[in-house]
Amino acid sequence: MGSLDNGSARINNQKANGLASILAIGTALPPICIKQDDYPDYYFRVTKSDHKTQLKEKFRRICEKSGVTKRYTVLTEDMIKENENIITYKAPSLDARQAILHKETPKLAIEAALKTIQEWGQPVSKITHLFFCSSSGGCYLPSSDFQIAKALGLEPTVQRSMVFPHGCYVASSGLRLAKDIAENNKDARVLVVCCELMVSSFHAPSEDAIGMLIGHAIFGDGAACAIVGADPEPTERPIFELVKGGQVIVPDTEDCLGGWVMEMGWIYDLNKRLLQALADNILGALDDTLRLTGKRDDLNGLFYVLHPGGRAIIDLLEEKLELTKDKLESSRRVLSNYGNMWGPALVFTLDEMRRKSKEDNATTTGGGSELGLMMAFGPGLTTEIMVLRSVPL
Ligand SMILES: CC(=O)CC(=O)SCCNC(=O)CCNC(=O)[C@H](O)C(C)(C)COP(=O)(O)OP(=O)(O)OC[C@H]1O[C@@H](n2cnc3c(N)ncnc32)[C@H](O)[C@@H]1OP(=O)(O)O
Repeated sequence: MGSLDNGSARINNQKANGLASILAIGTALPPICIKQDDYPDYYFRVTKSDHKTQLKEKFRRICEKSGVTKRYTVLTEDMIKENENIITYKAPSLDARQAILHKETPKLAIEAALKTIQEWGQPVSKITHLFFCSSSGGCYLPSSDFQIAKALGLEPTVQRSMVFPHGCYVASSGLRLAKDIAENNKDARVLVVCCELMVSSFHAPSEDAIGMLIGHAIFGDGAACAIVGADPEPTERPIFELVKGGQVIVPDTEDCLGGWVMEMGWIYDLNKRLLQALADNILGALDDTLRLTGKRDDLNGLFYVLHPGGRAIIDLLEEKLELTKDKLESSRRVLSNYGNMWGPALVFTLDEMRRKSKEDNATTTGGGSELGLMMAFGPGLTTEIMVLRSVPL
């Protein structure tokens, strides 16, 4: 049996002097890539649903308007053949799905975490906390966080927590909690790991579940991580400072978006009312945060990291906030290249924002703006909003 050092000795209970920042980002994708143009044929073929011609045409129409051009998946046709209940609508298939998730979730998450640690460039022993943020990949004990900590060689005293299962805003919750930990514990370094695999909710198309048909048109697999800490060492390179984060629940909107784990796997409903609820409430939800930025009358003076929930959601935010076309480009690119990966999609968008800023020779990681808003939406309806400060490039 290995010996334990005293973890509390490594964590200084003094508060940090400054605000927390994201110090590194890393992403990972599964090997199978499917182009959106091919997806209706692929999806109806592998689910043995080609006879549902009208539904397939509807699915094709949705795919064409989705803003997605490709997405990645761990689910192979062999996995489906070995577990036919996965594609038999309403058949019990939770065991088969869980077996795949148990193996594939840590694998992809570890790949993203290793890239993040490599970019950070510090010894893994400096990681004091690990947050695993997921809706699909944590339903076993010990959970994915344990497997990730073990594979990365984190200290046995690393403080592990699960942020589970918040749907699409889970990464934002994880980053907000990491900020609180980092600012309240000098020298804390929090590894935030997000991973979602849609094998949890991959079903044959059904006329009774059009909300899930929408999900199949836009959702994809991915993993993304960030390291969060305050008072950076000279060898650490902050990417975005996390200025202030919070959550707002939009009252009486819980029927717009929901999910349940059943014997048939995860099912969910994406109701059309979601868009109207966001349209009616987004400005109110943002009001306090915008006041804090001092940019209430100059919304194009901010940069935006918006969870790419769907093409219509990005369009809606652009219209409601009266943003110029370039402002939500990072979200559109992530949606286009990978689909909506739930939690990881937000971290991919942070990564895309800094990548594009460098490519454009912008003066900051926020495309030239100093302050920005990170926004994610999910069941509740819950809105997670964080003010970010970019760093000079
Ligand atoms: C998981 C989480 O926690 C958080 C999340 O991010 S959840 C995901 C949130 N995203 C969404 O809900 C998707 C948002 N919607 C969109 O992006 C777009 O509406 C879309 C790409 C789905 C379709 O594009 P559009 O411009 O609205 O096209 P539109 O022609 O109106 O709709 C296409 C078809 O889909 C149907 N449709 C669209 N949204 C629907 C919905 N939510 N429920 C049922 N049907 C829907 C329309 O009725 C239409 O059907 P017909 O072609 O048979 O008439």
